[in-house]
Amino acid sequence: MSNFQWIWQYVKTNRNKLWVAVIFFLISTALILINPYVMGQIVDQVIDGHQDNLLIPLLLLMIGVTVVRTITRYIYQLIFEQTGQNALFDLREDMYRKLQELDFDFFNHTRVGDIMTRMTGDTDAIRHFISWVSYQVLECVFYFVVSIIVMMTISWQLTLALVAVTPLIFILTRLMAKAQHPVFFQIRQSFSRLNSMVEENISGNRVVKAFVREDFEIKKFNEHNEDYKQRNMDAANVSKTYLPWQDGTANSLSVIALIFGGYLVIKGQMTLGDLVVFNGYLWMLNQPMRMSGWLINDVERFSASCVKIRQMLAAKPSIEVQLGQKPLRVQGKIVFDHVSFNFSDDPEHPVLSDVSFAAQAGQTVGIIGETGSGKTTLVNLIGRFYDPTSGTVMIDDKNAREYPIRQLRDNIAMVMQDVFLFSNTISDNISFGRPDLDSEYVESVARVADADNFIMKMPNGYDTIVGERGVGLSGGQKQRISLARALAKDPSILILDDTTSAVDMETETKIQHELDGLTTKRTTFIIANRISSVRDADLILLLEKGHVVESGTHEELMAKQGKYYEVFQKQLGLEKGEQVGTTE
Ligand SMILES: Nc1ncnc2c1ncn2[C@@H]1O[C@H](COP(=O)(O)OP(=O)(O)OP(=O)(O)O)[C@@H](O)[C@H]1O
Repeated sequence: MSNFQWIWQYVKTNRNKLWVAVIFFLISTALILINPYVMGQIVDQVIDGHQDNLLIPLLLLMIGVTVVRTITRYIYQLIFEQTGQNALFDLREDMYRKLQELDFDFFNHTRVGDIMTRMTGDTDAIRHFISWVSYQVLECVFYFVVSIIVMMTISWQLTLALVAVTPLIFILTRLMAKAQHPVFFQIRQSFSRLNSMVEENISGNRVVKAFVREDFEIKKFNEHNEDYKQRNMDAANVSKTYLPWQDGTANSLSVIALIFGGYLVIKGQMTLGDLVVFNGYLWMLNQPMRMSGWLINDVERFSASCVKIRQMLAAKPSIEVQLGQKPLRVQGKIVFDHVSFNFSDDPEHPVLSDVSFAAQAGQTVGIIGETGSGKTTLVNLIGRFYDPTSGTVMIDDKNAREYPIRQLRDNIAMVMQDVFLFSNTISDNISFGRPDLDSEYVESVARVADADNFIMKMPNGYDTIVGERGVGLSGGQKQRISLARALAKDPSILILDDTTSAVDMETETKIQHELDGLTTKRTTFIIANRISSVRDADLILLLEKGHVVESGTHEELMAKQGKYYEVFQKQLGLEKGEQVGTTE
């Protein structure tokens, strides 16, 4: 499907309006033909024929035509603008829906700046095409065809002399389009890189300042900025090569009309009035020739943007998302049966290898292991953020792959390692998964997460607005709000990924105590570095490079005196050391 056919899908819902626009367009364009003719009449009848009484009516006619034409033109321009905005509204909605549908895999490989460029600059290039370029093209084609027909009726010799020049314009336009095509793609890519750079700089502004890397960032930005400028200069250079020729050729029409037309008048093959009428129509032939170069630029910009947006809309999540499924409550029995996994972009390195374990509904599973050992990846398989490369994840004795994703995820709440809070009130953040919750419930889960105390001390309590990414809160406070948000969902499966890493031991113990009162109803996965966080779990998995090297309860693992025992001894030593350090 060509880009034009594709965009028509969004435009066609406005086709009735477009018909109205076309009618006004035809009226407006037909009116253009009148004034040059009236001018000819003034020359022939009033000036040459001395019929002075005709002057005022003819002038009034010209004014009337100009007013009606201005109004009709305004109306169809407005309709085109509305059509562009409506089409853009639907397109943006489709793109946003697609973003919600796409999975971790897509976001792992796509820069935020690139997505933002598609959502803003690219969509605007498309709006510009629908709202402006489309009727400009229509006008140009119409002017060109109509002017030739009308001119032919006045003087076919002079018309042919002018038309002889037009192939040159088409050749120049074609050459320019060919040269501009890759340049506009490069501009588009460069703009996307620039956007990504700015987005990263803003998100990471604290890191930049902490490491005093402002100068480096400015230098990096300038490189991207320079590249963007250069690409635009490349486009300008292409235009510079062709546009003067196009302009010159268009201008030559007036010279030909004057010289050859004058000759025809002298020879008596044309009246002076006819030459005036002819000149009046000349701009209609001239205009498309002058505009073609600029319109080509806009069409190329439109094409480059269409390609990027269509790529995004065509992207498929690796795991299919079915919409409109009825809610389903799972019990939370989880079995991993010889599960292995690798990321699609790194098939050589398995992140999980032959992982097997079983957790009954309501049990707590602790996962510990070195950084990068695969802990987060393992829990991500439960919510089907990825599917195993081999083996099976069973949930309530059914293959997780058989659950529609959204139905399954409705049962799962995750407290992720990298806490993200929305720039909204604390209360809205906590009830994000269940917007219907009343404030009492929100406060009760905040108490379990030991967040109530500090929230109440904030200027507006639960109505305090927190910044994007929870700016204005400490790491531990963000973790506790995020834990309250997960608990508020009342999930069958609760996943806590390093949830208490930023809180002190005392708070952690308090939270665990509160959680113990709740975990009876839900299967809980606790990923932690501190053994103290998982020692009460029904099952503890020790991961090493994607393998479960030891599993069992704390007591069983201690009795084994294996790796878990070693880690425990190390941590115990550290804690003792810390305590000595603090008492000293
Ligand atoms: N999107 C990805 N693409 C490719 N490899 C990845 C991706 N995400 C993680 N990995 C790799 O998978 C391995 C396991 O990562 P994972 O985040 O599961 O570890 P982890 O045990 O949770 O680590 P940590 O304790 O630091 O959070 C790491 O080696 C990591 O480099």
